Amino acid sequence: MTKVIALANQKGGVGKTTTAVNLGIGLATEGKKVLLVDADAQGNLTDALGYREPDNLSISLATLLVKNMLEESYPPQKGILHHPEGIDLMPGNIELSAVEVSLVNTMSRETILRSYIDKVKKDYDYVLIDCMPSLGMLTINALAAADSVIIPVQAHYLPAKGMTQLLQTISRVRRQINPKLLVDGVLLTMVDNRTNFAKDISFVLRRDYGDKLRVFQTEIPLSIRAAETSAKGKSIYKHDPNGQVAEAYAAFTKEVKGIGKERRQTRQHQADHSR
Ligand SMILES: Nc1ncnc2c1ncn2[C@@H]1O[C@H](COP(=O)(O)OP(=O)(O)OP(=O)(O)O)[C@@H](O)[C@H]1O
Repeated sequence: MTKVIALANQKGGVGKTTTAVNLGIGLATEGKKVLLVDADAQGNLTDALGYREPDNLSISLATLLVKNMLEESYPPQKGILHHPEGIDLMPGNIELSAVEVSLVNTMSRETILRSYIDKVKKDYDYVLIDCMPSLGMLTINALAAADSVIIPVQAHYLPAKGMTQLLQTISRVRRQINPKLLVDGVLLTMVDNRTNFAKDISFVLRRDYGDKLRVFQTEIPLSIRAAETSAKGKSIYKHDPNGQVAEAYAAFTKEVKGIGKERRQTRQHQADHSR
């Protein structure tokens, strides 16, 4: 069964795109079929995978969302790009801004992205959606389309206020649109292990949210090698295979893969006990 995961945080620059690339390619390396969906009008994911000038692409997510709004049919593979590192990409670009505005007057405005993903997901084990740094209509669409959310948090500041807002939005989407939406967990990114500050943030996050949410064991270290990957258009596994960030994203990939198994075991356990 396909798992659809949204990478969401309304704060910009926290590592959503970098995580989408390296989790996606990490899962593909483990033999999974993966589609990355760039649902950010900045097109950073598309650019980070080496497709320069996303705004010049003739077909992008915006094209297909408009087709869904107009109920026009199209082949499911339309516009999907095949990256040399083994993942597929539905690119995104500036046209998503216009789509976000027109969604406001569209019927089923929260579920247009879901209708696109429902058309394509049967070919994949995982669909990862890289969200906008906002809680606008496209992020709501991503949460409505997803089975679960991963929240990357930059370990440079205390994320308390932003986290509360995001968790409230997730709860609202769960109540009103997508009752099965789960939070897989919070991923600490850009952790500078040389400072006590990063350790404090990790501690506070685990203390304040650890009983409600999984805070992934893996923390992604701060590294210039990671910052370089988007300019290179490749994953950290290719750019710096023996570095700490490649090791961390590989470990994080295993944690994410383990969640499905854990949930299946819990359900089995509950079923056994209710007999
Ligand atoms: N582990 C890391 N160490 C150092 N720099 C990093 C690391 N991860 C990401 N970066 C850099 O930090 C910047 C922000 O990362 P990224 O684009 O992944 O965040 P984002 O949350 O997707 O941003 P936006 O909200 O703008 O889409 C980028 O320049 C990226 O290359």
